[in-house]
Amino acid sequence: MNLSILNLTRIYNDKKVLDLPKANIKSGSIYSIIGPNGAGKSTLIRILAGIDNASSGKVLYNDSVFDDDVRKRITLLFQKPYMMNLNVYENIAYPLKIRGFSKWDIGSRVDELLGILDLHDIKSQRASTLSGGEAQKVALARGLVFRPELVLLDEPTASIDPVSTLLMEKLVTQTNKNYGTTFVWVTHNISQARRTADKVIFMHQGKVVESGGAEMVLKNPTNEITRRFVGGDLIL
Ligand SMILES: Nc1ncnc2c1ncn2[C@@H]1O[C@H](COP(=O)(O)OP(=O)(O)OP(=O)(O)O)[C@@H](O)[C@H]1O
Repeated sequence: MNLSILNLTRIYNDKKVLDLPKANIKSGSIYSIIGPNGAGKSTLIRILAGIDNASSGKVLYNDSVFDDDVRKRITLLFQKPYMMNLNVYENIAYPLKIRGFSKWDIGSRVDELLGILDLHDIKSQRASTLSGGEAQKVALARGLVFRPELVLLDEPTASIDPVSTLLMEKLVTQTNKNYGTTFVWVTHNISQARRTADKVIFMHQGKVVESGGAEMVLKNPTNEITRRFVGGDLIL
C-alpha cells in the first residue's frame, strides 16, 4: 500500500509537533523511522493508523482517504501488546476466523507463524499468563496472519530480548519479501534499522530532516544533524 502525505500537521497546546509538507511511503518497502525523543514519530504513526487526527493536511492510502476498507488492511503494533482473553493459538487465529477462513487454512497459517516465532510450546497457554516478550510475539503473529498490506510498528521490540527481537525482524523481512507488505517501523535501535530497513526517515522536532535509502541515511547522511544522531551524538 502506497501512502501519500500532504501538508500534514499536528498541533498540541499551540505547539506544532508534526509538520510534514510532503512525504511518500512506497508500497512493498520497509521504512524505519528514527529520531530523538519527542521528534513526532509516534504522533505520525498514530495518524497513519487512523487513531489520531491531523490538525491539517491529509494522508492518502493508495488513492483513498482513511476508511473502514483501509482499516481492514492495516496492522498497528505498539510497544505494549494487546492480548485477547483466549489462548495463544486462538489469539493468532482470530483475524482469520472473523474473515471466514477455513479451519484448514487457519491451521496452516497459524502453525507457520508459531514455528517462525518459536511459540509452538506455548500455543495452548492463556494469553493473560504470557511474559511481555511472548505476548508481543503473539501480537505480531496476529497482526500479520491475515496478510495486511500495511504494518505500522511503534517500537514493538523495545523490551524484547535479543533472540526474540531477531525472530521478529526475520518475520518482518520475510513477510515483506513474500507478500510485498509495506512496513513503517519506528525504532530507537539503529542496528535494527540497518538489519531491516530499505528506507530510513530521520525526524527531528516534528520534521523530516533526511530520508532515503537505508545505506545512504545510516552510513553516509548528507545532513549534519542526521550524521550526529546516527553517529551516537546525544546532544543534537
Ligand atoms: N496528547 C498529547 N498532548 C500534548 N502533547 C503531546 C501529546 N502527544 C504527544 N505530544 C507531544 O508531541 C511531541 C511528539 O511526541 P511523539 O510521542 O510523537 O514523539 P516520539 O518521536 O514518538 O518520541 P519518543 O521517541 O519519546 O517516543 C512531544 O513533544 C510530545 O510531548
